Amino acid sequence: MAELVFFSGTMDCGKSTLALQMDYNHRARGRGGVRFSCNDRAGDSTISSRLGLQTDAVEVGGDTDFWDEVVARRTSGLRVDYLICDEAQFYSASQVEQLARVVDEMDVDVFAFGITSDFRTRLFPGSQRLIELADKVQVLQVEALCWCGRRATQNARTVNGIMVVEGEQVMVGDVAPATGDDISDADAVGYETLCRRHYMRRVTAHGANVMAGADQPLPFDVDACLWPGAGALRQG
Ligand SMILES: Nc1ncnc2c1ncn2[C@@H]1O[C@H](COP(=O)(O)OP(=O)(O)O)[C@@H](O)[C@H]1O
Ligand SMILES: Cc1cn([C@H]2C[C@H](O)[C@@H](COP(=O)(O)O)O2)c(=O)[nH]c1=O
Repeated sequence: MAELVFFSGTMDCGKSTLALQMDYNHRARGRGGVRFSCNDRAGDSTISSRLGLQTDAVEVGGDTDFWDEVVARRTSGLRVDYLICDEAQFYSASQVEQLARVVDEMDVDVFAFGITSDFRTRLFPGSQRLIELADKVQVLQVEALCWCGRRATQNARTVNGIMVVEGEQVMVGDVAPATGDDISDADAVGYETLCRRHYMRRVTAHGANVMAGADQPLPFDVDACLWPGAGALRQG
């Protein structure tokens, strides 16, 4: 029986890598699939993994109807046994409902991959509907880490290196640090995965380094830090 599975987590925890691996494994056993993505960092109509793999995909737009996508392919004789749906946090609630219907009415497996929450810790609409409707929600085994060594559960956004908690929900970007050195016309938007404690205290890796260098009493308990690099903070 087909299933709707949502593989979820923070940024940089291996979702796109798993999406490509699952597509490969199912295809290798003769199953027919369609890959979808939306606003991938590497560009439209792409699924890209930071491990270096990248492949083409159908770009999901506001007018994409997953039911029609499957019907069109099956009508033209193509085999559709499963869908790979990357960056599913950006799908609309009604598109997630179409995916559920594809599973139930057409017996197509749907494997969706996406971040759970945005830079304000709020659920994305697509992720919320997936959590509500999926047969299974799976948290990825690979843990993205906070700078302190704890498991990262939050995606912080930085603008010119400073953590922000207001702005547009959707801004494509990467976890590579945005230093602000390369500012041209636009501000440099970046993301950093943090544990809840450091998200709430708004301490990014950059902020922690600044505090370590300032040689001042710190506003948080550095002894609780697990990361070996946090030793520098204790000496600071
Ligand atoms: N150079 C590298 N060597 C080994 N693993 C890497 C390398 N670069 C990235 N990774 C792995 O890839 C993961 C990110 O994979 P990716 O599929 O791009 O994440 P996501 O789609 O969840 O944002 C990282 O958590 C890390 O485990
Ligand atoms: C937290 C957050 C992220 N985004 C964007 C940034 C990236 O382009 C994607 C996540 O991709 P990944 O493969 O999981 O790294 O989402 C956003 O638009 N808004 C946010 O709040």
